[in-house]
Amino acid sequence: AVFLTNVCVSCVCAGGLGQLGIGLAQILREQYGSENVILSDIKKPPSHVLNRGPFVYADILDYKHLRELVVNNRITWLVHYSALLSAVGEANVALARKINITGLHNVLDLALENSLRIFVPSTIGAFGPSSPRDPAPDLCVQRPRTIYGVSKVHCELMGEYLHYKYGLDFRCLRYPGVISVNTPPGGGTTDYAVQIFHDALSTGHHECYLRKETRLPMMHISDCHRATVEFMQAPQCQLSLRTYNIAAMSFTPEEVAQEIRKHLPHLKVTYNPDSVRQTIADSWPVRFDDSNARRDWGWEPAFGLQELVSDMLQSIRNKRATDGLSIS
Ligand SMILES: NC(=O)C1=CN([C@@H]2O[C@H](COP(=O)(O)OP(=O)(O)OC[C@H]3O[C@@H](n4cnc5c(N)ncnc54)[C@H](O)[C@@H]3O)[C@@H](O)[C@H]2O)C=CC1
Ligand SMILES: CC(=O)[C@H](N)C(=O)O
Repeated sequence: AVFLTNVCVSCVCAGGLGQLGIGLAQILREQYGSENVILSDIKKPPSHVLNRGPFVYADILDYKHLRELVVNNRITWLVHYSALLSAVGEANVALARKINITGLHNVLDLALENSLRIFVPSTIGAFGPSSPRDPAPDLCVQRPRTIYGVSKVHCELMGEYLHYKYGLDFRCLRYPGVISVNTPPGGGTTDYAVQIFHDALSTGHHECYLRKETRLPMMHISDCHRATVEFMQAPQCQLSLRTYNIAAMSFTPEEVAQEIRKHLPHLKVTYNPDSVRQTIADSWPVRFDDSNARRDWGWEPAFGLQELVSDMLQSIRNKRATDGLSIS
């Protein structure tokens, strides 16, 4: 799909130094030119990020500075990734409310004021124990029991409201737990599904904070990035919703461990459930129904569990070899 033909696209990715932002910026830069995609965050960027394109310090709570950034750089798209995830959010509810809700209001106001297109991700965490869990459809009861989930439902509804009232081009995907190698996850309930690969190739032992039968929707990061870009580029007329579920696979800790053992038979997994994260996981969907995304804008994942495991093990092996670390 062609997006904004003949227009200089300038995009800012806020909260861009987390697990997802760096990779998304890379893909957008390949398509639109590195100078046209600005990464922003409140953390110090590693040198490999600084070498690849513009980075600016921007606190999502500082509206005036954000406005300056948008105006001075003639920004047309805003990707809002700044957030506190589910587990860290429960550990600091006041901060999560500020970043996830006040921060969201800032970017929505900015988008309205400056006619920006805006993408904000939601999550499987936007559902709760009273939602249908297998599968969770796009439209159903949403009563999450975390501040993270509450802030994401608020985001979905605010974006949709502003779209219908003022024509804001708000787009939102509900991501499953995202699995990646290069940047560690930021404190969520699905983080074990990244750590287990690193442990498998380092110590050969993973202690899992979820029970072995806890099934959750998951996705390889490259599918997540591709879905995001394809959805951002989809023509308005194809979208029947502003917020879509996207799915790729669902697995339990035991199932991913079994798949890893096909490559590394010595992997040992012990289970020591953490009550906060287990309670959160038990309230989330076990599977996502993404039929609307498939129908409306052609979403299709490339990675299933087998492909995910092979790719993760290969990528971590390569990374450990480059870093001079031993491989178990
Ligand atoms: N990683 C995952 O599995 C999933 C992520 N998502 C969503 O995707 C988005 C990105 O997630 P991740 O990259 O995984 O999160 P992350 O926790 O790795 O990164 C979030 C970033 O926000 C930044 N941030 C925190 N406070 C800020 C502030 N005041 N101003 C500006 N930036 C600030 C942090 O420094 C961090 O780099 C989030 O909205 C998250 O809810 C949704 C579902 C799954
Ligand atoms: C699924 C998510 O939104 C995130 N990874 C979390 O576990 O909080």
